[in-house]
Amino acid sequence: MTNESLKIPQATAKRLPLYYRFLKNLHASGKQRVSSAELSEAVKVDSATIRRDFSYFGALGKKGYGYNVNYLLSFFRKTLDQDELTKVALIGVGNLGTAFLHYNFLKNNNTKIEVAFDVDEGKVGTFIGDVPIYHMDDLEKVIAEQQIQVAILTVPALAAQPIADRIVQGSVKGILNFTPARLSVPSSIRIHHIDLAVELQSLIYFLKHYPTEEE
Ligand SMILES: NC(=O)c1ccc[n+]([C@@H]2O[C@H](COP(=O)([O-])OP(=O)(O)OC[C@H]3O[C@@H](n4cnc5c(N)ncnc54)[C@H](O)[C@@H]3O)[C@@H](O)[C@H]2O)c1
Repeated sequence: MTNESLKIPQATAKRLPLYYRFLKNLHASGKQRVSSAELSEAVKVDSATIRRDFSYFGALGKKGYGYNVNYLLSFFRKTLDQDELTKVALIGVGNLGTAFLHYNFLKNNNTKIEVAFDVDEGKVGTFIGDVPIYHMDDLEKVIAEQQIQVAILTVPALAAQPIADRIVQGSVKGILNFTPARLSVPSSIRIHHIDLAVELQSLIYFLKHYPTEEE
């Protein structure tokens, strides 16, 4: 989904959505330029990293002037393919899945959950917001019809691998896996794993070993 001609390191690419969201808010409030120190404070990334990241974007901050917000925004929009809608499917409409469906991703960028799937007959055939919930029997058919590119997995861990095996046969190129299951997928598929326990442990580790400046 990123422009392949631009060679941006993965760690930098991961910070792009963070920068993008902040700069959009800045732009909306009428600001034309921003310093790496201001950005650093807002997105909690040190300013040396920000300067290095931005040099990959061809944005060179001027001393006493900072970065041009419009230039950065148009760069991010192109790089993140914001002008093109990425179609997302959510699989598993339980506690977590339902929360995601209620959250409107379009507020932040052009990503939309178009369809959802579950095995629970009580949920199949209903809608959450404007998102229809289909039965898993229709998974391949609906994914192909809608040309879904990304799937979010919020099913019980044991159900995850068989579902991954099914979706990688079609148009899906990326999986956001919220289940604790480690999934194997073909190398052509990108998989990001979000484990809240690991994130929490990492936060606690940083709190212990890298106390914030105020302390
Ligand atoms: N709830 C949380 O805070 C949380 C946090 C981190 C990770 N997780 C992980 O996310 C996943 C979902 O958690 P939850 O709390 O929403 O669970 P849940 O039990 O509330 O929801 C699971 C949903 O998946 C559906 N389902 C079951 N088997 C399926 C299948 N084969 N195909 C399609 N749908 C199927 C169920 O009908 C249900 O609607 C779990 O793997 C859990 O470990 C949850």
